Amino acid sequence: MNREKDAKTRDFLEVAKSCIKICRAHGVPLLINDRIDIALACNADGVHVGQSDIPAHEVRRLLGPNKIIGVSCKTTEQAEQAWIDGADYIGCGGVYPTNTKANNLTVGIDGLKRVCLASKLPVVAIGGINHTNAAAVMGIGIPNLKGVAVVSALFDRQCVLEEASKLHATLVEATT
Ligand SMILES: Cc1ncc(COP(=O)(O)OP(=O)(O)O)c(N)n1
Ligand SMILES: Cc1nc(C(=O)O)sc1CCOP(=O)(O)O
Repeated sequence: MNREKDAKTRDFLEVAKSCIKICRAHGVPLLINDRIDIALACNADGVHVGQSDIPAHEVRRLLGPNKIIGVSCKTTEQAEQAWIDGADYIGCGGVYPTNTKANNLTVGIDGLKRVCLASKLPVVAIGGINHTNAAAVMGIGIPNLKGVAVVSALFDRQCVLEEASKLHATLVEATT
């Protein structure tokens, strides 16, 4: 996921093009947060939109059937709408409080469970997740909870690679 909240459009596009090259070389899909124009310009694999961004059904119309669309959902109603709109997955949070996103409503583990149970779509949990609590999140044991998304757990640390390995090991243990 390429998420740039303060970048100028042209700078965002350059970063996205660089990310695309790296992702393609490693067989990893790249989604762009919020910005359909950037996704189209760099031929990204998809877009993730929140509840105040362009609606997911418009994203589907603009991107066509083959791109990946994720939608942030905090409620069962939003999850139902994401399905109707043609989303491919749901991002649900904040599971825990976070400093990464200002004024973000925390839905907790119970909110995550409600959203998972309300949808057939795969769900990714987000918000305050790191290697100390990722096992508890995945441990809710609802089959369509497919993973976690993190920012500070990797990028507010000294070594991204080390933290990614730790988190990966935790997730493998929690899900096998
Ligand atoms: C997997 C996943 N879930 C939620 C988000 C957040 O997207 P959004 O609601 O658009 O919030 P901002 O990123 O714009 O603050 C995400 N990017 N990925
Ligand atoms: C980008 C974002 N969206 C959220 C939501 O609840 O939809 S929480 C969040 C921030 C995630 O960062 P961290 O892993 O550092 O908490």
